[in-house]
Amino acid sequence: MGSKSPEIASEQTFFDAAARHRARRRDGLAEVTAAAAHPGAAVHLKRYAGKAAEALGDNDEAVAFGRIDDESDDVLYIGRHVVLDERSEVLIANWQAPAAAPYFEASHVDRRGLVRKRSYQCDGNTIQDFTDVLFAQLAAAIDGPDQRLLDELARARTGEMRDIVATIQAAQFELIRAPMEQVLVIEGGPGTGKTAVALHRVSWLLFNNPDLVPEDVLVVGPNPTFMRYIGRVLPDLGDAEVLMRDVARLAPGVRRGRTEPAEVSRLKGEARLAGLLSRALRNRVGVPEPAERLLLGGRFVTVPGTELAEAMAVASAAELPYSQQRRLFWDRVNHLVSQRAGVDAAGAPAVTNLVDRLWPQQSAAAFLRDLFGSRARLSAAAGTEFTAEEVRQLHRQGADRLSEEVWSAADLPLLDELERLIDGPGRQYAHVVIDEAQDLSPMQLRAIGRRCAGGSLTLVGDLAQSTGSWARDDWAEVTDHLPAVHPVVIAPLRYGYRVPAQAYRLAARLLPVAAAGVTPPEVVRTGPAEPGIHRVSLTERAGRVVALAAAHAEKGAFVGIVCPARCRREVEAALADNGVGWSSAQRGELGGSVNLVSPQEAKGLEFDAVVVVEPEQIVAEDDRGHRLLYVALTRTTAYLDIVCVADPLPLTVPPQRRPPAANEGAALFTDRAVRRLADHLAGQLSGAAPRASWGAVLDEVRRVLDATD
Ligand SMILES: Nc1ncnc2c1ncn2[C@@H]1O[C@H](COP(=O)(O)OP(=O)(O)OP(=O)(O)O)[C@@H](O)[C@H]1O
Repeated sequence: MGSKSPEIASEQTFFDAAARHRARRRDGLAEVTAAAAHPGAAVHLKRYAGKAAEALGDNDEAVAFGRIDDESDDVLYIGRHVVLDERSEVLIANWQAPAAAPYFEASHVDRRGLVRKRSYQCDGNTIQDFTDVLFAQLAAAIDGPDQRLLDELARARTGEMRDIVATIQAAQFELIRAPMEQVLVIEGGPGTGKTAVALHRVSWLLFNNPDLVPEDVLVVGPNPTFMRYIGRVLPDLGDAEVLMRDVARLAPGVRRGRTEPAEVSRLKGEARLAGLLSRALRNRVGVPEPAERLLLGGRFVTVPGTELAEAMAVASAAELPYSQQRRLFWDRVNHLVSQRAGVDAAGAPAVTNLVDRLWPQQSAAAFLRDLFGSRARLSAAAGTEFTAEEVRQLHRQGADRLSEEVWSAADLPLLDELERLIDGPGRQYAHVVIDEAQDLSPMQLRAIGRRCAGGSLTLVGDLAQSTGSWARDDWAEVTDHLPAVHPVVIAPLRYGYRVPAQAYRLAARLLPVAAAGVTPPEVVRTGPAEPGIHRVSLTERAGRVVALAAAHAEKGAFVGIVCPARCRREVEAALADNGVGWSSAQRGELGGSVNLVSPQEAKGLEFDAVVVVEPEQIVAEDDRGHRLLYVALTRTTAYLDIVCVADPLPLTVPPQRRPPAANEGAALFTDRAVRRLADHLAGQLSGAAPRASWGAVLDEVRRVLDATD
């Protein structure tokens, strides 16, 4: 670095000067608030100053991360935030500015008019070193990852994702700046930067589309833990106002936590349910008596049923939500009654009662509880589109009080659908990002899609990681349920940045059985060690998991234990016995040095060191269990350990998941039968023993069954 010293010193002078301008601007913003003429103005100015200060970035942040020199020797410094001098000339351009684009786009194939691209390594605003790419000398070079990127990828992780502005790669930048008017599906293997790209895309679109404001953008992810993990990226890029929601939080606020058999939640996720709900709501509109008698001002007025029926038909034909059609009907009834009574009937209790009876007011939750609670209503709305068995599956006893009704995850999009049917579209957004989109049910996709006013969407996902009731093999199965305003463009990301080669080699062996058609990413880096495979006895298993996790944590690593449900209790007990503190993704936490996550919760997350517990059990946990294991094995940025009694890398399909051979069908105990029996046994267990003893009972059952074998 010695020969670079004079250059670093001169660059530092520029960095210091820019930092002074930034600080001066910040001070100026503080004075703006003080200058307010009255308290009301002060509130507005304070808000303005707060936003403007956010757009300046932190005082201890480097003013720039890179610079580009073009063929005319013009130099442009690029940072996370723009820095202006006292004449408002740009000293440092922000990364989203069009002038900064060549920094990300230039390669040896197309150098975009640049002669040099410089990246700085800084500690705060102090330059430690820089790396130059001199394009003229790069003629024959390969466009591989540069040192700056590799250093960045090797840094230790925490429970929060960071921005990648300084090291965005050309292929990623292309997607970040892709036009808004499309349904852009960013697909790619684990750790290819899909989530990072989608978030930076939001920031880029906001900067480059003056009509788009942060409040017009919605980012939807799979669960609260994931949302917390990605939650800092946009605020750090200066876009704190973008709404970030896990998919369940889109639904109305109701009591959650009902569990139900997988086949029921799968059924509730189907798009057919939208039709059923719509018909059920329509069926709530009654039929008038041949002559309706109303007591008005002490005398009876009779309105013929045919006139009311006609008023209903007119209101029903209006392309309006239920409650507005009801309002229309009410107006017409007022008119009809007023005409006959010769007085203004508006607001008369008799009219209100008639309207309430014929066109009852509805709330989504009360309506759905009553619908599920009535086989007759379900059957009427089901028509010929559902079998009697499906109606039976939907039917359930509702709680006496609505506030006591507990709703399942699959109920939530149905409540959301009903709210829209009843009250019309709610808040809409100009651009919507859906992360981990490959797993969402059609009803969940509808809930997100109707929030997307103009159909401009960015989807993020990987079919090889698609699991659960809605495991997909084709993106059309997802995009078919979203607004079809713009064309769908599927854009792959090719390079794997997270997972080191040694760990990925192992995980990739699952692909032929997990997702045969999927192309694996090209991994850009090697890790510090080969995966550790630890075969243990059943009694040793949990202890070994905890010992490995604790050893990584002691060295300062951010550790994830990816544990199937069946082993969770024993691992929790071993963590407690060994005095190892841990955070649980189940409780929405992440950020302790040791974190316990299920394979499903692990999606999208990453850790310095990952300990995967009993792969065979992970495979058994899902119809696409090999994909779940693939997810588990690809969460590491450095170290991977597998602790198992059985096969560390089961490559065959477990017997219960095998499709039946021709002569085997009748005898096979199907998945559905397995789930039904499990539900039955779970019901028995929960009724017979306190929760704290369930684990012990199940262990004992396993022991007895093993002995029977
Ligand atoms: N250009 C880049 N510069 C620095 N880090 C990067 C870059 N691209 C990706 N990364 C890092 O690689 C890791 C994986 O990124 P990300 O989580 O976005 O990948 P993903 O494709 O969404 O993964 P998964 O499929 O597992 O959800 C993150 O730590 C991210 O910061």
